[in-house]
Amino acid sequence: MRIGMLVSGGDCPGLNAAIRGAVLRGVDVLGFEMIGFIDGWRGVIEDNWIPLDRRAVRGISPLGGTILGTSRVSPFSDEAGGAEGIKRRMAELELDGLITIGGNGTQTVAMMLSEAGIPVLGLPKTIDNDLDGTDFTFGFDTAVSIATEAIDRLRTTGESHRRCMVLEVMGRDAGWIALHAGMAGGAQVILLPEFPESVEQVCTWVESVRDRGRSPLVVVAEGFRLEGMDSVSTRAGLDGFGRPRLGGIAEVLAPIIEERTGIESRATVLGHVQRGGVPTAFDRVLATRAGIKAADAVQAGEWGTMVSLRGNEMETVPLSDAVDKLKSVPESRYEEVRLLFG
Ligand SMILES: Nc1ncnc2c1ncn2[C@@H]1O[C@H](COP(=O)(O)OP(=O)(O)OP(=O)(O)O)[C@@H](O)[C@H]1O
Ligand SMILES: O=P(O)(O)OC[C@H]1O[C@](O)(CO)[C@@H](O)[C@@H]1O
Ligand SMILES: [Mg+2]
Repeated sequence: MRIGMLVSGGDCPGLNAAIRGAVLRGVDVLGFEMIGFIDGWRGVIEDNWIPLDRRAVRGISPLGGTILGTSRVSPFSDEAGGAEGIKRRMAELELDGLITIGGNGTQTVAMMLSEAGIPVLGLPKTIDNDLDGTDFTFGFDTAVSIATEAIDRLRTTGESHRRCMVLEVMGRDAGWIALHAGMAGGAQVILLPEFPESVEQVCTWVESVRDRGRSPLVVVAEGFRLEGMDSVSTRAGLDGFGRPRLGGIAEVLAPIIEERTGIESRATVLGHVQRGGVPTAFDRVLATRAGIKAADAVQAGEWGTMVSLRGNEMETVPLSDAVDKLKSVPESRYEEVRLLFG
């Protein structure tokens, strides 16, 4: 069996552990030949790849990023030629199948290619944890740890100056990082893309914290909108898929809070710090197991599926289960923590 592997979408901690897991199981145990495309679908288009064997993946589990690189290039661009173009490249390289490592967008593409008759297997990753069909994705635990440390640090400087500190974390459509880091760090207000709040409500919470003699800590996901805002805050430019780059909501909120409450406020945007660096032990284990499971699923011919964590078990689910809808923060999880705000 000859298998190609690629990473698509944003990088995240744990990618290298997943690549290593798939290669050790696939090449050493199951006898596959494996190659890794450089920079996602761009590597397929440009015929740019490296052989993957035990030597290529030596010692990479603790490394952040991905040895293969990644991009948001689509296989459906004119240059790539869609499913037919991918089939041609696979035939040239004598590939029996592909493992696509990525989030919701990547697995949507995997499903489209699978429906076009290409043997594809999905391996889930994303710091946002918004991919359905799996309990957790690797990268999320590391991002939450980094965001929690940021909250702990902002709290001491905020308390010293009696300020309101507003921390913006990633989360385009789902607020999992904000929710978990905010709970771990004891933030007094947590604002998620799924649940708009009014400016009056946010300021009421902030004032109640100040009235108790504490300095308010607000965590906000980049995709959050205040009630009445037409759209989310964006920065100049588009991402590799032509979507607006999100970000800036903390810088919108901090001056509004300061003006309305009289509490001096500061905004911090954590940005890509939460996507880089070494993965936590939890993410390394999850990623390694996901890689191993991907190789086993390939061996079993489970094309059109995605590796999934269910409870403590690695399973596979149809790709459609993963991409039909986004895994948003459910209302029950938000209500549970919202009662503690202020
Ligand atoms: N519906 C779609 N049709 C065609 N191409 C798509 C579609 N959705 C995603 N893609 C392609 O797949 C790429 C990866 O998707 P996306 O950028 O959303 O990353 P992801 O895999 O969801 O990871 P993350 O969002 O966690 O960074 C996109 O940049 C785009 O090129
Ligand atoms: O700067 P980039 O690579 O476009 O990625 C930003 C996006 O990536 C994500 O972290 C997902 O990986 C989103 O939360 C965020 O909007
Ligand atoms: Mg995505």
